[in-house]
Amino acid sequence: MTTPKNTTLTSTVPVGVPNAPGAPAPLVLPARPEPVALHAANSALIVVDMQNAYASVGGYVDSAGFDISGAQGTIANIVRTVEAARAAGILVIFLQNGWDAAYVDAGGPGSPNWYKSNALKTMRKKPELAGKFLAKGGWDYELLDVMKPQTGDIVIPKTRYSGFFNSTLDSTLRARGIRNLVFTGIATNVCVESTLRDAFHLEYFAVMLEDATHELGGAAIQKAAVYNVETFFGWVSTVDDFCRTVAAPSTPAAAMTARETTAA
Ligand SMILES: C/C(=C/NC(N)=O)C(=O)O
Repeated sequence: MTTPKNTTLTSTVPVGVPNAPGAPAPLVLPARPEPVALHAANSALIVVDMQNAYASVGGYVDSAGFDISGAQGTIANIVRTVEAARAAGILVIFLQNGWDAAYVDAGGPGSPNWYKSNALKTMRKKPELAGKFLAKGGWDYELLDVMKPQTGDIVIPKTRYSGFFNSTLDSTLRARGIRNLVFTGIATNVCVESTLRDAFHLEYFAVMLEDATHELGGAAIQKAAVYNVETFFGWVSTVDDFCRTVAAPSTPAAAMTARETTAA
């Protein structure tokens, strides 16, 4: 088997939704493989599953044996990103993963989720943990204290890895004319990547902030997820670039570049 070369081509020419005639200049977010042109009004920040289950010691993934020691830096970076988005008027959406307390939503033995969910498997293996992980009403399910939604933010519950599956995410975005999604959260290679892939198929422009995501499985897994996003499904940027871009007033030059690019 041959190992594919990294064929990602980088460009300085922005891509994105064509700017409407007379619309103000878009913001231009530095990203790989190309910068992305966006407006605050047609963009949303998606914060994936920043719950005790995924980011706190004693939560589900920690208890199941995954290494979350690197999550603290990711949490701080997401908090900074959320504050920058709110200040810029960008909609913040928190996804929250889990099931009802009786685990009906999780699916029984007829569902692949029954076999693949490490939360369900861990609870079956250790009966003393039964009912503890990802159950609505419990600590594990709750968003982190530093991630509490504020007025104007939206929280969308979900029951599988992709935030688009059996949820109100797509209709919530479409009703607001949102076309650009900026992704943060845990885990890069599971719920972030699953949701981002679905975003691509639903015609959203998806940017992942690589330093505002954390993997389950190690550094090579993070690298692979970043490669997949950059090469196949969207764009990759950083927290610094996002915060700088959304804080900056847009310029006519940026608008012109974006218009020329998207018309080409
Ligand atoms: C493994 C896992 C990942 N969730 C996520 N938020 O990426 C799970 O939910 O079991």
